[in-house]
Amino acid sequence: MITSQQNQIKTTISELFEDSKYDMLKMMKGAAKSVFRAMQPLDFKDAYLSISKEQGESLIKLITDNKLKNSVEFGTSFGISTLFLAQGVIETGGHIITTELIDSKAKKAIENFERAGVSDLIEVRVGDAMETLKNHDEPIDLLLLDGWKDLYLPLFQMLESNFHSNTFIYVDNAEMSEVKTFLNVIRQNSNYQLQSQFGGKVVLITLKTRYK
Ligand SMILES: C[S@@+](CC[C@H](N)C(=O)[O-])C[C@H]1O[C@@H](n2cnc3c(N)ncnc32)[C@H](O)[C@@H]1O
Repeated sequence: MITSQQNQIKTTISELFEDSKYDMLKMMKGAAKSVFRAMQPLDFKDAYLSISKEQGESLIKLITDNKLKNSVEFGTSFGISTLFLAQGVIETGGHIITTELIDSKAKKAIENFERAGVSDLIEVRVGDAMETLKNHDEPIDLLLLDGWKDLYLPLFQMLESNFHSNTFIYVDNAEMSEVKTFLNVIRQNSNYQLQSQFGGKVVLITLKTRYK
């Protein structure tokens, strides 16, 4: 049963990666709009901006190796990363809350989750993550930060009370300047340790008092 579900998810992920092959062009168009003003999420409403297949596979391994269940994702886009998370939590009996600002992206992601047969594992919250995750009060085993970079720090601080000794915070785009600023703040906090992955694109934050 799980194998056929996994195959359905894998097929959907492959189709989405295939569809994302024009992302570079869409990103350039989005970036062109922001020459005279700050970049906005809507400038990239048609772009996937997804994590890589290798990152997705390492996320599945992180979830299954550490038996992570409760996952929260900031930045759904069209759902590629969420589907990798689903491949992990399907094995651990977990679930995912994911949040996306742009309605049309969230709608498409929901369709993709239906197509992959994993809607029952995923709750999609549409809107600004600072609002949609505001009253979150369940333990978080895995937090994936992959939305707009200026929100990493306030979101981390807002959700911090839900972290526990076995929580992982997966930070994508760690090489970007705003993310570096966020990571410098976390680095100064003696509760956390940071591990760089994928040549610095990703940083994994864990608590120093980890349960072994
Ligand atoms: C890098 S993409 C996410 C890619 C996705 N995680 C994947 O790998 O398939 C970032 C997404 O965050 C969304 N976003 C930006 N600001 C947001 C906010 N304040 N709340 C929720 N989502 C936001 C953007 O619209 C965009 O779709």
